Amino acid sequence: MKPVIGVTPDFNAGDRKEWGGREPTYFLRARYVRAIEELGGIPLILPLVADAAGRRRLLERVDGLLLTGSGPDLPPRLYGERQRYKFPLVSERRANFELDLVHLAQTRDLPVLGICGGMQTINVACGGSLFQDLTAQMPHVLQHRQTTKAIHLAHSVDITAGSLLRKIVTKATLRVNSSHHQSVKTVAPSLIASAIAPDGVIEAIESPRHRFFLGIQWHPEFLFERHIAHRRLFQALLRAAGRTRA
Ligand SMILES: N[C@@H](CCC(=O)NCCCC(=O)O)C(=O)O
Repeated sequence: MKPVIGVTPDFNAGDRKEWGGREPTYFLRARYVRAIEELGGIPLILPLVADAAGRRRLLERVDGLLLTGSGPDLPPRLYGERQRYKFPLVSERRANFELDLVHLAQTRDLPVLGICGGMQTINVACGGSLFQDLTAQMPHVLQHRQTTKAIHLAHSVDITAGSLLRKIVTKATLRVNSSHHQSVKTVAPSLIASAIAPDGVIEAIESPRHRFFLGIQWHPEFLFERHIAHRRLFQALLRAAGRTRA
């Protein structure tokens, strides 16, 4: 039976110019959904319910979780810092929902894949922190907001030997795309860094204590159709999700 993957959408609470403007609006790039569907899963876009019991019931109906990206950033207060640079914040509703879902998924050992902002959410939910602005805070950092289309590769990452990520992509280095201005600063105590860019930016994190709990800073939903290593990321999530009810 095909595994059901909960997919978190982005949300405009009615305070953004784009994505519905003053009309509260959910939105989600279709590539996330297409990757799950084309590789053998059933994507289920999750409403960002505020009720704790409702979140638990939603999670009971999925076999795995995909935390998607977001243009806006997590409020730095969530990792103990004041905001030091000007950037839009992700909606409170989405941040609260996803942080809670990470904890609920961990207690059930539900497979979780976090992409870009989703990876950052995983790290913060587990007690880690972020660089608020890479170009301001990391000297000699690479261009992590590529100017070419996201279907093109931007830089390489070195993958940690023995990590889940290495087992999935079966390579020691990987070329990835890149569309972010923040990244992991302190890795959460329960997680490990499993991919690093040549400039030292952490590009993947994972939990050695869970069967599939992985965050990646790049966007494989733009790459899976043409690059087997990135296709394997979704296939591995679906395989792990297929074992959730086994
Ligand atoms: N805001 C964070 C995370 C970046 C991110 O998730 N980018 C994706 C943008 C939305 C999309 O195209 O899916 C950062 O900038 O570091």
